[in-house]
Amino acid sequence: MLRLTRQQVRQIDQTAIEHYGMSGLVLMENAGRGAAEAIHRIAPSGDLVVLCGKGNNAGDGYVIARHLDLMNRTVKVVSVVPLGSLTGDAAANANIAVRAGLDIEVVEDPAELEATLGSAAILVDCLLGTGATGDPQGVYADAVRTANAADAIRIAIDIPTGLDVDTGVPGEPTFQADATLTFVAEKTGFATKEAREFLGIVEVISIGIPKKMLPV
Ligand SMILES: NC(=O)C1=CN([C@@H]2O[C@H](COP(=O)(O)OP(=O)(O)OC[C@H]3O[C@@H](n4cnc5c(N)ncnc54)[C@H](O)[C@@H]3O)[C@@H](O)[C@H]2O)[C@@H](O)CC1
Ligand SMILES: [K+]
Repeated sequence: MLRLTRQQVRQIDQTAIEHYGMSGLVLMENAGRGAAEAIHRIAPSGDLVVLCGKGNNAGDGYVIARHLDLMNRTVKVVSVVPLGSLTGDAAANANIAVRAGLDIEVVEDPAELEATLGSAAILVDCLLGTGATGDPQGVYADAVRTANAADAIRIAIDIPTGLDVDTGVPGEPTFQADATLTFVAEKTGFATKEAREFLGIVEVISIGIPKKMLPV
C-alpha cells in the first residue's frame, strides 16, 4: 500500500500547484467535496459540527460544511480561532461560507465548547492537518478533549488532530476518530498499531493529483 510521509504529501501538493499549475483552491475544493460525500455516506443522518482551526485543514472544513449544506444536512462550523486569523485558501473558503450564510460560531472559551458541541451527532475534526507540530496547544487541545468526551460519531479529516503523521505516535490529546478521511494516500504513521486505535476506519480521498506525481 502507498503510504506517504508528511514531507512527501506536502511536496506533492506544492508541485501540483507550482509546477503543474493546479490551483490550491481547486485541490481544496476536491478535498472538501470528496470528504463531504464520504461523511454523508458514513453518517447519513444527524446534526453535524465541523471543528475548524486556522490552517488549510480548516479550509477543507469550510468546503465540507458548504457541501453538506447542499446535501440538506444540518451543519454548523465551530471555529476555535477568530475568522480574521485565517489566510490564503482557508480564508477564501471561510469567506465563502460567511457570505453563503452558513451557521458559523467562533468559540475561543474552553468552557463554552462543551455546550456548543453537546447536541451534535457527528463531529468532524478540521482542527489540525499535516502542518501541525507537537501536541495540540491551547484551545485546540480543549476542543479535542471536548470532542472525545462527546457522545457522537467522530470523523477526522486528513489526520486525527494530535497524531504524528510520520511516526503514528498519538499526542496528548489526540482526536479519537471512528473514521479518518485522508487525502491523496495513507500516511506512514497510519501503519502502527498505536495509530490505528485513533484512526478508526481509513478511507483515501482523491484531490485530483495526477497519477504521474505519486511515488510507485
Ligand atoms: N494545497 C494544499 O496544500 C492542500 C492542503 N490540504 C489540507 O491542508 C492541510 C495542511 O494545511 P496547513 O499546512 O495549513 O496545516 P494545518 O491545517 O495543519 O494548520 C497548521 C497551523 O496550525 C497551527 N499549529 C501547528 N501546530 C499546532 C499545534 N500543535 N497546536 C495548535 N496549533 C498548531 C500553526 O499556526 C500552523 O500554521 C492538510 O492536512 C489538508 O487537510 C487540502 O486542502 C488539499 C490541498
Ligand atoms: K484533522
